[in-house]
Amino acid sequence: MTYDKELAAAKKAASLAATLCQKVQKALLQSDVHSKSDKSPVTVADYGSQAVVSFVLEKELPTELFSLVAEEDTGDLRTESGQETLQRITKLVNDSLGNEEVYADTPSLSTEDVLRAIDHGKSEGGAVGRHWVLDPIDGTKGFVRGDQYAIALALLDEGKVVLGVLACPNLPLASINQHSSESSHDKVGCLFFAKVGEGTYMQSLDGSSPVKVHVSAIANPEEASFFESFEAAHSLHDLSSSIAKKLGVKAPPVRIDSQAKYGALSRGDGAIYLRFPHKGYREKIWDHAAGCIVVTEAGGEVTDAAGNPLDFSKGKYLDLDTGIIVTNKKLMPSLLKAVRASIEEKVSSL
Ligand SMILES: Nc1ncnc2c1ncn2[C@@H]1O[C@H](COP(=O)(O)OS(=O)(=O)O)[C@@H](OP(=O)(O)O)[C@H]1O
Ligand SMILES: [Mg+2]
Ligand SMILES: [Mg+2]
Ligand SMILES: [Mg+2]
Repeated sequence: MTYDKELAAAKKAASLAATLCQKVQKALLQSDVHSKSDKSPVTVADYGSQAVVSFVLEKELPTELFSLVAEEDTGDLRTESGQETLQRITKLVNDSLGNEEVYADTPSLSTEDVLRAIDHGKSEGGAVGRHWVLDPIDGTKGFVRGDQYAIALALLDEGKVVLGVLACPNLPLASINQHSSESSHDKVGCLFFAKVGEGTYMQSLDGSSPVKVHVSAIANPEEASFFESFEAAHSLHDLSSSIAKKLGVKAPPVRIDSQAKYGALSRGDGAIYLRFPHKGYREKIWDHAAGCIVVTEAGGEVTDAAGNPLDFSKGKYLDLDTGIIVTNKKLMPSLLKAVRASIEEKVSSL
């Protein structure tokens, strides 16, 4: 099973969605940001990106049963006050698809078509059959700030991630490690993609040829640097810093938004990603599925704080122990030890 046509469709869908998001980020107005019931922000680009990916996947893979587990839903867009937003999303989606030669003859989508495309993302996923997993904009807070964000798309087959695509429109093509110069950050826009057993590749979003990428080979933690969430509300920064100290990491943390962290790690920009949400937060599969295969196919490992691999077969949520840690195979044993020790210290100090 090679998943060739699925990967081609996923790359196309994520690239088109990235173009839509770039356009909106450039012209971002405060009125484009709405608050969902959980108080997290959502923009016309989150909805537009989800509609584009859903539409393209269905169009490109017409013979397959289409199941999509995605972050956004149409609840707010079906209300009276959501009508203007819905019109704007519909125009954005039609503009993006209309710019593509292959869809130029497709009739314009109506607001109803757009609602239907977004609502396709209602699947619950699970261990049986194939399910696409989509975060139409991961790192919406970064997107709104003008910083990093990602369009993250993965395919599950019988509960396992078999392919993943990460479009990171603001990520420099050159390394963002501590030794890189600001000027090497001029060219931005990366597309990472991985298929099970076949490695991870990166190309520019405007279509250069792909290059194979590998995680950092660093074995000495003193030389390692680590990534964590930009938003302190999303991960316990003090716990990461205690782990890094125990491990002997010298460099300060690199805080960037979204699964761009997984992309950067897959090409060795940093060696470790630590994520420890506040108590009670449940991780969603769309926040990790694409990033996870991009890193593992580049030679890295992704586990929970107990060292177990992530299980994407349980539906929308990941059922895991305490947090997510990502690094290369050489550093993982000592990282896990430092994680356990820091968690124990934290518990005994409570
Ligand atoms: N409280 C809390 N704890 C942990 N994680 C949370 C929390 N709230 C939200 N989220 C999810 O974090 C996603 C953003 O990813 P990051 O944390 O890597 O980036 S960032 O630092 O927030 O910018 C973000 O994804 P998007 O909603 O797609 O932006 C959320 O799914
Ligand atoms: Mg969100
Ligand atoms: Mg997300
Ligand atoms: Mg999102």
